[in-house]
Amino acid sequence: MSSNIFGIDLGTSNIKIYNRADDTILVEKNMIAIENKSTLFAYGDSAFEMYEKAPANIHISYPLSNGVIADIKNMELLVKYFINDLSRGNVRPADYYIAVPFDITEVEKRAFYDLIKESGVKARKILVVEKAVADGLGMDIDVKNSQGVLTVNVGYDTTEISILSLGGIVLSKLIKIGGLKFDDAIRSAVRKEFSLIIGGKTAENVKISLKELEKEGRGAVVYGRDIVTGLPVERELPTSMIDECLMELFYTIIDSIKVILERTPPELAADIYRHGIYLTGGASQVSHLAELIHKGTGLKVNLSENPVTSVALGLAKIIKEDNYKSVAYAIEGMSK
Ligand SMILES: Nc1ncnc2c1ncn2[C@@H]1O[C@H](COP(=O)(O)OP(=O)(O)OP(=O)(O)O)[C@@H](O)[C@H]1O
Repeated sequence: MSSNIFGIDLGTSNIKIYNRADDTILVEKNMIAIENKSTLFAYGDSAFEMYEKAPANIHISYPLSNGVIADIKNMELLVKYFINDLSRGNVRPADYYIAVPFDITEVEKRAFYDLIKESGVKARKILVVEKAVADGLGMDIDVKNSQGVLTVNVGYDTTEISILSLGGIVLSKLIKIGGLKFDDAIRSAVRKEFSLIIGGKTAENVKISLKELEKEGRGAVVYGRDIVTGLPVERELPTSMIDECLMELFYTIIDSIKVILERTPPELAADIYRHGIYLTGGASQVSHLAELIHKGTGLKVNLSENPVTSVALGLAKIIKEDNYKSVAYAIEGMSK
């Protein structure tokens, strides 16, 4: 069997690519910087480095939005460059396994297939895997033999809540809440309470360091621009204020989990009750979310050991173990 196989999880903020050749996962920002509307200036983590700091002639963007491809040309360019890097400049024919959300249209799903086909990466075979199924495998759940697994993936733009049974999806809902909305809520609260404008990266850092700050009993020190004076200032934000501004978003996620639970066939409820919720995705790590989900649903919450890479780890399992191959499928009419 050829070792030229890639597993791709296109996240809105991070692209994760499993490379069978060296059994590793690349994690880079899914971002592109274009200079003067035409020239590629930077991509991945280096594009993110410039975000919110670049001059006006350099446009930096995420080609994905809400889990679907919003800017096909730039997404193709990114896939091409990342695969070229992983292939050390010598792209050879390869098989591609791509993870897609369940709760999107057929046209949006097909766009993931077309993306790989058109990005000049010499795709030999393109197979699709439901993101939640890969997530389950990546969290070491025996998804093929379990009758009722509830996964919740809190990403950057979206949260995907899914019920799996016997290797397939029974129910899935993609809601437009994730790490970005958490950052935006922090920015609005800081603006309102402190008349201070902070950047998206600053808000993200506050969110990520929240657990640590609470443990140490310290506030978050941030730099921003005072709305009244227009001058740069330093402020210390109390963690209680950050917690408070995130609550509404947390409760919307919890309510959506409850709606999915209410619609779950009763025959699957026993396994879900026994095993609890499997929580993953980068933004699932935000302080207090897991405990509130536990309180709100009464279910045990299992935390992923690799929240950012759980989907890619699942793809790796499918690629490496024949037993799981059946969960990957070709999009009808487009398989080779
Ligand atoms: N320790 C942490 N605490 C809180 N949030 C975190 C932490 N680490 C990463 N994040 C957040 O996780 C998000 C990225 O997660 P992930 O890579 O799972 O998303 P994605 O797959 O790119 O997005 P999507 O699933 O919406 O397409 C970002 O919003 C980031 O700020």
